[in-house]
Amino acid sequence: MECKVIKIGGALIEDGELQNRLCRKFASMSSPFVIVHGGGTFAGQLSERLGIPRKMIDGRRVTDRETLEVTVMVYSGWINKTLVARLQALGVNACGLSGCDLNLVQADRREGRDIDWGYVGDVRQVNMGALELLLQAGVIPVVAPITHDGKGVLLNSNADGIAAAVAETLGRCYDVELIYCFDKKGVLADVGNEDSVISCLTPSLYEEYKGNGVIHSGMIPKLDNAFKSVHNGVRVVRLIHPDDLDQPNAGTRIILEK
Ligand SMILES: Nc1ncnc2c1ncn2[C@@H]1O[C@H](COP(=O)(O)OP(=O)(O)O)[C@@H](O)[C@H]1O
Ligand SMILES: CC(=O)N[C@@H](CCC(=O)OP(=O)(O)O)C(=O)O
Repeated sequence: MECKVIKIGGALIEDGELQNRLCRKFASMSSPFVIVHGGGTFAGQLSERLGIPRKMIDGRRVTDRETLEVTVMVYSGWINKTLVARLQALGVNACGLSGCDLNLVQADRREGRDIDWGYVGDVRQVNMGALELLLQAGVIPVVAPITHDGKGVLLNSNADGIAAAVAETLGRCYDVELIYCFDKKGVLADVGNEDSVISCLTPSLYEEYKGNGVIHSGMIPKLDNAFKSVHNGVRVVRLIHPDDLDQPNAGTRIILEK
C-alpha cells in the first residue's frame, strides 16, 4: 500500500495563502499520508522578540532551556494546531502530535565534542505501531519536530531528519514516497534561477554541487537526509514546491548511482 510522508518547512509556514493552497491539495489526496512540519523561521523571530539569542550551527538550532520553551510552544503549539485546524476545516481528519505523544519519536540528546547543543535530539526510533494505528483509523498524523528522550525530557529535533526517520520506518510496511516541500521549485543549479531545477540528483552530482557552493546552507541537511532515506529503502524521495505537489515529475528526484 502507498503512503506519502510530506515535510513542509519554515518559509511555507510563514505564508498563510500558500499554506491554504497546500492544505487544499492535502484534502484532495487519495492515499494515506503523514505530514511533518518545521517552523524554524517563526521560532527564530519569536526568540528575537523575546530577547533570547539565536544560534544556528550546521542548520541546527543550539537549544538552551529558554529556546526549548520557545520551540515547544511554537512547533507543538501555534504551528501544529494552526495546521490541524486548517486541515479539519477542509474535512481532513488530522491529529497533531509531538514525538512524546504515543511515544512517536524518541531521540538521543546530541553530544558535541566542542559544542554544547543543549536540548537538541537526534532521532533514535519512530513508533511504527502508533503510526499504523492512526493511518488505519483514517487519521492523518501531523508531526511537530519536538521529540523526547524517554526519560521525561523534551528535545528539539531537525524536522527534515524526523521526516526521513518516519519515511524509513513506514517503509517497512508501506510503499513510501518522501516529499520535501520547500520554497523553491527543486534543487537548483543556480539558486537565483527557478528554471534551473536539477531533475535527478545522484550522490556524485551532489558532491560536485556542494563542493562548488551551488548547494549550501539548509539544503545540505535536507539532502543528507534525502540520500540516507533512499539508501534505507524509501522508494521515492523528491524535493518540490508545494504548488507542484500533485505533479508526479516535478522538482528534483533523488537517485542512487546506477
Ligand atoms: N542549490 C540550491 N537549490 C535550492 N535551494 C538552495 C540551494 N542551495 C541552498 N538553497 C537554500 O536552501 C533553502 C531551503 O532550505 P531550508 O531553508 O532549510 O528549508 P526549510 O525551512 O523548508 O526546511 C532554500 O530556500 C535556498 O535558500
Ligand atoms: C534542532 C533543530 O534545528 N530543530 C529545528 C526544528 C524546526 C525545523 O527543522 O524547521 P524548518 O524545517 O522550518 O527548518 C529548529 O529549531 O530550527
